[in-house]
Amino acid sequence: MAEVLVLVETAPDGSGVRKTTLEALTAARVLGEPSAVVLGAPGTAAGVKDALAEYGAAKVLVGESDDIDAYLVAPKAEVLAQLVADRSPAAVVIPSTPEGKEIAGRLAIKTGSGFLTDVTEIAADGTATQVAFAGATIVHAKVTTGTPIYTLRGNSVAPEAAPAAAEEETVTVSVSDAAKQTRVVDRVVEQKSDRPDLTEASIVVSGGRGVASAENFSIIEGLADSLGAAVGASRAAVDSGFYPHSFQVGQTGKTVSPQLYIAVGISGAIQHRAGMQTSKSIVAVNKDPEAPIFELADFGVVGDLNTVVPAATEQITARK
Ligand SMILES: Cc1cc2nc3c(=O)[nH]c(=O)nc-3n(C[C@H](O)[C@H](O)[C@H](O)COP(=O)(O)OP(=O)(O)OC[C@H]3O[C@@H](n4cnc5c(N)ncnc54)[C@H](O)[C@@H]3O)c2cc1C
Repeated sequence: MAEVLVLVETAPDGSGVRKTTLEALTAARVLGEPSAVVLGAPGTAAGVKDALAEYGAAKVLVGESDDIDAYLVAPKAEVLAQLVADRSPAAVVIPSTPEGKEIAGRLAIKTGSGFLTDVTEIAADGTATQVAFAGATIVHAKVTTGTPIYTLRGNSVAPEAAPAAAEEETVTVSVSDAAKQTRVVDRVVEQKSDRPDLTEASIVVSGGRGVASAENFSIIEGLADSLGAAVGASRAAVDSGFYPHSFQVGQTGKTVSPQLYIAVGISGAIQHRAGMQTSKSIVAVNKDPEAPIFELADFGVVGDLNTVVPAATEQITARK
């Protein structure tokens, strides 16, 4: 069976493989047998093998070196290019994170290959689906040159377990001077809150401009905590300084696809929808019955969020 290289993304706090990798392994399986590629500082692969085995990695190719960790993406692209040259895989699948996209672009140049970014689905014949113009256009495209390289958009493929051997192979890492152009001088891992990661949570409660202030976001956090949910925000809320940018959902923020998305005081602009419209169930709370978010919502509450949300939080907490 053809080999498909899948670049593994691990959590910066050392908590293991990120969900984006499990999604990439799942998507890659239609093209062949996935080989998970773990690149990082010595010790990166420790503790990730079980998850990779559970989600279908026939092999785990481990390339560990201080040189990979000390520089930004160029060494990873270089090692991957070497693997492509040595192993002639059927394809390379990389999570569509900012780092993943940069690695994929560099890899495409190094290997003279075509590259499709932000794909949401890969078919067995290699055709990829891409969502363009904030969801208004669906594009199907295929790589015609070299080894197809795909970056897979987060939350577009549900990770499915498919136990495999995860046979470990060591990859020789030799990083050229050309790949040592941008050295990391410091890394600060942000303190994780007790709430689930926004892109991985099964419930997300997001607040918009209607929340009206940073202090009032405690209403959104209260509802989120009663449900064990992550907190998100619209761009208007972020631009107004109500909540940090890292929580923005939408075209220029994060893409989420939870089981339940609760949009509070959010009008439902197309750029916001682009980041949440694939949520399984959508609930909207808005005082304006004409708000466009209601066209998308499965359940809508027309009312003042300052009354509706605390009442809902109280009810949920009382039933626990
Ligand atoms: C290139 C580009 C990229 C963008 N990217 C993003 C993106 O990634 N994410 C994003 O979200 N937006 C993005 N935007 C901005 C987007 O167009 C909207 O401006 C933004 O989503 C609006 O945010 P909002 O719904 O919170 O605010 P508004 O549109 O102002 O809506 C606020 C809503 O709150 C309701 N409301 C007010 N008070 C209450 C109350 N007390 N109780 C209940 N409801 C109340 C109002 O009825 C209204 O519907 C982008 C725009 C551009 C041009």
